[in-house]
Amino acid sequence: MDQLVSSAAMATIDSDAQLQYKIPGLSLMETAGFKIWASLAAEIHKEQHLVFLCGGGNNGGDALVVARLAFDQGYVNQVCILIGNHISPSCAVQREIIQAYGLPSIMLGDEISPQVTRALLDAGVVFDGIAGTGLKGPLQGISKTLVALANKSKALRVAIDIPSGLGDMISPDEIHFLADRTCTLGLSKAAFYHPLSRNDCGQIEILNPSFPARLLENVQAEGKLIDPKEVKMHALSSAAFKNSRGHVAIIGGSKSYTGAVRLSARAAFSSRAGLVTLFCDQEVFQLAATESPSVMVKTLSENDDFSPFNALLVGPGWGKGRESLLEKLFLTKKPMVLDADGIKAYANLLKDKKRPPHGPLLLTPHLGELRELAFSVFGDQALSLGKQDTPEAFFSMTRKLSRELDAILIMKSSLVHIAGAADQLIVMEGLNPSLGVAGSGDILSGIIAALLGNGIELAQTAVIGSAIHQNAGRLAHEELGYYDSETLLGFIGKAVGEMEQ
Ligand SMILES: NC(=O)C1=CN([C@@H]2O[C@H](COP(=O)(O)OP(=O)(O)OC[C@H]3O[C@@H](n4cnc5c(N)ncnc54)[C@H](O)[C@@H]3O)[C@@H](O)[C@H]2O)[C@H](O)CC1
Repeated sequence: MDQLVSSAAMATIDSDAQLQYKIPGLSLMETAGFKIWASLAAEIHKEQHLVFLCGGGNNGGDALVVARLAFDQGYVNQVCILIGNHISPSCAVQREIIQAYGLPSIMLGDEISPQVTRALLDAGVVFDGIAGTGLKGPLQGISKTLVALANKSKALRVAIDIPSGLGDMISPDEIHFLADRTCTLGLSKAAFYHPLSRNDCGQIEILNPSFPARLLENVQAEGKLIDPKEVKMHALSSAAFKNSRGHVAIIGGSKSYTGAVRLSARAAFSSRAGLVTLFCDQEVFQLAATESPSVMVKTLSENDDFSPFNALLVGPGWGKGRESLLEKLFLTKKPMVLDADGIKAYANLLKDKKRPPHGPLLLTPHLGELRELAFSVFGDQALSLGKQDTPEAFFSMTRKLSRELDAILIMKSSLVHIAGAADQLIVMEGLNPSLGVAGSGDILSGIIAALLGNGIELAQTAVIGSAIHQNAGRLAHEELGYYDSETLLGFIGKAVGEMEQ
């Protein structure tokens, strides 16, 4: 598990390492540069043209150390592009060193020269040391122009510490360096994990330039990154049988959406549910009853009794106009997973200022549903959630929403963000676009419902359920490349089996 921290928290560690622990800034910078180069050198050929974009702060100083180490190892085909009016003391030292070495460098003023344009477009590798934790607001001036040009280059793009232009208080909509690799220093940064940022950081590697372990351990983190492969769950007792493995009621399925509930039901069985009963509209009954022999299928009515069930999954393929029924379902106080049209119905209740009391509640919105939900609670300020908002706003508003609704949120994008399961936001990165397929969300909600039905605690359910989904997607991708959701179902049991301990 990696801690995700703000730039401000990382900058504090940097200064505490120097002030409290007496480690010279230049020594941290040298080690940072050394580790960055050591992690990359084997992948870069000596013939490749290296371009180093070096700001005037310590991030630029790091880049200059990398340039020098590369030069010493025979990577002489390189140029350092120097920008910035305010040069930090350590960066000034590094500039003197590269001058003494005779490394090729170009000092830029306010405008790009043709030489720099050519260097960037011809580059094999571009190192971005324009700005790191010290960036204040969206990129301006020559930094912005350089980044725009670098982004057009076909080179391998390596960001030092942070792709320049990304930051806690900066929307990922603003221009930033598009990195293939990010060598981040000390701890990973929360700003990488806005839904629209992560893809632009490429492969992230965490390198410690000898920051004291105590400082790193005691940091106030914004979030934590959990690797789905490391998530474990208890194996079932060998005496378990269908009546002890939880009975899940799925409430959903309408004339226009007949498939979602069937996917959820099958996913629930593969995630160890013992019994599944589906409550659907009349129009779906025949199809579901014929095609899902393991599922008990009933026509949904106002008078259904949900007391025998261990967990309810409400919403897949449900259609519109379900608000009053949802209120009744909340009154059962049963552990509930709310998905898709169930979330929309809940948002409508909230817009009408209704806050129905509920039992343990877990919601699985995609970003559009999340915005609708947040809008119904916070109004216009939620309209940019997960889009033009900043990482800081995304992290704080989703946590606030989870608290307001007294519910755990599992937010689905190319990442999974979980709010309410821990003090910090939990992030899981599958980095697996094959999971972004129609029906994948219905499968996730079925998995989660099965775990709730098994009596697994709410917060753990969120983490384990998301990990099962990610791991099943990984296994399916390894074997098949791309697939449909029916095929994905076949990998859930295997993922569960691998996670059992
Ligand atoms: N102790 C060390 O030596 C270590 C530092 N590390 C690296 O240092 C940076 C943080 O350095 P800092 O000097 O505080 O700031 P930056 O270099 O990130 O950025 C300042 C740089 O950017 C310019 N700037 C600020 N805002 C803008 C803007 N909106 N548009 C354009 N330019 C802007 C400002 O003028 C400065 O030139 C950290 O990220 C590490 O990479 C290592 O941790 C090793 C130890």
